[in-house]
Amino acid sequence: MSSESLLRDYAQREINAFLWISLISITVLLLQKVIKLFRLWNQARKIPGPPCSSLCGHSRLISSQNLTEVLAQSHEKYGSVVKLWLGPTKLLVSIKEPVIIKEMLSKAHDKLPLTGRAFRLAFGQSSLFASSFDQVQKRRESLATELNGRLLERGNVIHARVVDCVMERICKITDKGSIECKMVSQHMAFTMLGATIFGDAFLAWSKANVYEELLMMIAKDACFWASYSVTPFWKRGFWRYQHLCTKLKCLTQDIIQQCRKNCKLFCPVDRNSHNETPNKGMEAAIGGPSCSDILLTQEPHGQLHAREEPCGNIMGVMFHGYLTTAGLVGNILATLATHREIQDKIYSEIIRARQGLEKDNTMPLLLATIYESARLMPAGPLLQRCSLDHDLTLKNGVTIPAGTVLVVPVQLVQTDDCTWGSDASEFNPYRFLSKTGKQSDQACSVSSTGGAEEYVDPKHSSCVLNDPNDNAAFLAFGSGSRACLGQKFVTQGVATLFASLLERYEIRLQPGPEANPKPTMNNYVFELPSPKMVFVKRDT
Ligand code: HEM
Repeated sequence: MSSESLLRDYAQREINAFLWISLISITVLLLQKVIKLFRLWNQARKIPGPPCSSLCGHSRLISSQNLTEVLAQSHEKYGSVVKLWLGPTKLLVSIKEPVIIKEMLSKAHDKLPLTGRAFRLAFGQSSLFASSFDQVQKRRESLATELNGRLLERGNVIHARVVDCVMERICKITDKGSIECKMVSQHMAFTMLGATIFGDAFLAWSKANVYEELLMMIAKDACFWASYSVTPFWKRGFWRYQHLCTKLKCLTQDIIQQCRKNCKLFCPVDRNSHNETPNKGMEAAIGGPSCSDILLTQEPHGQLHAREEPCGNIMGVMFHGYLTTAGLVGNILATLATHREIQDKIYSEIIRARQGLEKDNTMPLLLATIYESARLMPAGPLLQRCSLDHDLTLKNGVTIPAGTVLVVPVQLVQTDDCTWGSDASEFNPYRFLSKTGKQSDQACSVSSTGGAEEYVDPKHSSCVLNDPNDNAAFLAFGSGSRACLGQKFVTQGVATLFASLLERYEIRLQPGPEANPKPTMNNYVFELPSPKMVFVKRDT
């Protein structure tokens, strides 16, 4: 046999071996997928839910009706844990029982890939808002320390200059008559967040308006472009969207530079003495160090992760914080304007606090109003998680198979009569208050089910705020390992801003057809349609 035919024979054997190996690997892979699918079907059989007659599952039902409506009907019929099929391989499980929700949210650490993709596409690779918990854990810890530690320790979370800046703008606008509620709420949220992240440099930054507009424009399209499983490079609209994101990134770099310049100007570091601690007096004067550096660097080494976009975290926090805070502030403004009696009581509470008559200067009714607004109109209709790698066995015996999309219909849970009482869908901030003193075990207004029983005027009886998170059905800021990091900071900050606003102005709705607004969804955030408001200057 010639060496040529020997070689040919050898090559043929090699090719055959390669083909056999490929065939076996593909068959094993397919078999694994089929077994996984059968396991999913088998486990899903044990979870109650509406019958499914087509291969598309319940997707048609969901697209023709609002998902929250479909879930409300399914929970009513099938109990607190229900399944829906989004396709032959995609299972969605919704949970409505607060105790099981808490358990699920603390056990399932990952979020849906769509959330991570939306943030990545807009702001680049980042270590916050990614779907995998492992990717965000470290950064969550450092941001939590900054937001809930140093910022809250400073007492007044929002520096007086931020309040003045917001008030100045409101004064200017109100001089012209009525103003759209949305405009005030967006401005309040944006200024508060910007000054917290970038420090006082933000208040004098000339490009702040453009930054705010860009955030709004990106918010409109973020989920649409993230819904493509393959990035749609061929679409012109996508490049326009990317252009907006690049502009936002340039502006973020600009404000970071301004922020650092400001810091050098006011907090000179004494290099000669190798003393790296900034001048404490000056630091306090400019509102302390900003948290942009915490978001820019990876602690403890002060290094960015190799693939991390330097401004990604900052843009992500500005984006999420701005949209959610603006929604909350808008809802509080509209609620106070329609509940004038509550507004009057909060006003007397503020005056008492200013005179030092309120214990610890806390304003429980104001804080309770913030929580009640967040309860009635949460930032989004669903909390979502997924357990990609392993099954999740809950205490009630239900096993949720790996790969399932887990959702919590927040609005249903937060307005459920069984947990919140018969007035669950009404505005009643007293449900978050309890009496102090001798009757400390007696709630101001909350019955054992959480509903209102007895109204107590904070003018005559001092109330304390209950921790809303003690109630497993309060999920406005999520819960568990991926819960919102901004909860404490945002409630304290919004309270400070509202205390200054209500001290100087009375908030009224401009009389007209919008006098009784109903909530709608906007940019995936629940909010009341923006009514026109009038800020009436108080005599004092
Ligand atoms: C009214 C204002 C806000 C509301 C209603 C809100 C609500 C939420 C909700 C519902 C989640 C998801 C929680 C879960 O899935 O369990 C979340 C996540 C988060 N929030 Fe907020 N948020 C607000 C403001 C802020 C602010 C001001 C910051 C930071 C300065 C912030 C930082 C975060 C972060 C970092 C996460 C993501 C956690 C993760 O994915 O690991 N939030 N927020």
